[in-house]
Amino acid sequence: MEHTKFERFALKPYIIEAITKELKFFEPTEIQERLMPSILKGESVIGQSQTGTGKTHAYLLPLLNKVDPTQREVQFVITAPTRELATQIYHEVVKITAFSKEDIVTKCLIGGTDKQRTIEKLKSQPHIVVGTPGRINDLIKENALIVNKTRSLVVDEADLMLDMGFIKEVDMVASQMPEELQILVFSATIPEKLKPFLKKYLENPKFTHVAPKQVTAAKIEHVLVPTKHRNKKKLVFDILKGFNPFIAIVFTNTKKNADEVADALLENGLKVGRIHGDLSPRDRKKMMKQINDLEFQYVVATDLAARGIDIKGVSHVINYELPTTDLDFYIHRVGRTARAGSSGVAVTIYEQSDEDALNKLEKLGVDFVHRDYIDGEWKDLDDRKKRQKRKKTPDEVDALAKSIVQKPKKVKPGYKKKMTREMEQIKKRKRKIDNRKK
Ligand SMILES: Nc1ncnc2c1ncn2[C@@H]1O[C@H](COP(=O)(O)OP(=O)(O)OP(=O)(O)O)[C@@H](O)[C@H]1O
Repeated sequence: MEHTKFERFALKPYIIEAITKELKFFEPTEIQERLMPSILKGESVIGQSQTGTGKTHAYLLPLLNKVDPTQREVQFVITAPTRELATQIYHEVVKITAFSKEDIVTKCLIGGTDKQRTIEKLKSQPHIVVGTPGRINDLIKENALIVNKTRSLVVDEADLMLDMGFIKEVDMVASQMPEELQILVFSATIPEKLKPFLKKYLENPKFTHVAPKQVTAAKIEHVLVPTKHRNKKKLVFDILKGFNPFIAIVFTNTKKNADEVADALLENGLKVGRIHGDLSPRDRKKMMKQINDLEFQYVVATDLAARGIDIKGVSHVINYELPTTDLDFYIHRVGRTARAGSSGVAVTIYEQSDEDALNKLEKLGVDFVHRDYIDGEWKDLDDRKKRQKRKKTPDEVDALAKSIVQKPKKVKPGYKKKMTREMEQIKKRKRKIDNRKK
């Protein structure tokens, strides 16, 4: 590609070269369009847009454009809530700075790595730091990392930073930086509880807030499959075989379920990757590399991998269960597919007890289709609410009444009349309830 629409931002030649030759971005996404000019001007911004819409490069490209390679001091600090996401962002930075003729040094500072060795390597300060807040804060406290000249601080996946209690660490990192710090806050979801933090750092009138048109990425098909008391691991296996996906991620709520689902799929002959917090740092790093190298068609993960992780080619996401702690995780999980304008399918296996959560997601704008996967075929179902509301036919009421009226163990004279009377009462009560619902 000989040119790109990014040229209009008057970025440094090496960045334009990286965009055309390495990133191959032809035109900016909406959030990049809207935020890059503000960031280039040094304004603090809040960037909110659906998953997979290019938030990372919305801040990376303008910040890299402002690096002064002649000043060997920490000019920009980018923080992310997970090691995997910080490492992913670090690689994106290095992909671009590799095109710079002048040496631009970037360091990835995350937990689970040898801190002493890191301190050794920080004898000369990098231009850019990408990392997790805890480790960055530790290194500042030990005077290994000097941030008193830092010009911009990025808080990526800001709401998760809050949930994981990292905002305090981010606060401490920011407090060591110059007063006129540029703060860049990003996430696909910006919940109310984040507002105090934003107010504290972004009270200046010049911040830009690009709210999403809809809450999840545009081209995701949200499919709901009722469990119907089936074995969920078998159901997931059947659905995965049916899809034959490019890459499918199966999300579970706990590490235990992740291991159980991954083991069940392995036993059925699928080559499965898994990523969750019980893996050692080394194994997590190795697993992410294998996943990015497309070594697995199937990955089982907990919400650790839901945030920001950008794996090329995720065609399907399966929610083995709906996230219980925070429904925003549904948005981030399904956002691992349908990235950068591509399409994707998100299947959620749900229980009766998930009705409220599903209603909340629909209120947020998620548009579900109801299907079942039976004997290797997808079957359209009525909307679950219609199915619930559908009046029971007379013989269904009969069956329901019979199931409730227990036949007496010892048959006593006149039991039949008594049973009939009780069933009539149940039918009358059922009819009254149905009429009230109309
Ligand atoms: N202008 C662009 N043109 C084409 N592809 C792009 C552009 N900007 C980013 N991308 C690609 O889109 C994908 C998603 O980008 P990115 O991970 O930054 O999304 P995001 O908004 O941060 O998502 P999430 O909310 O999940 O963190 C990446 O593979 C990235 O390389």
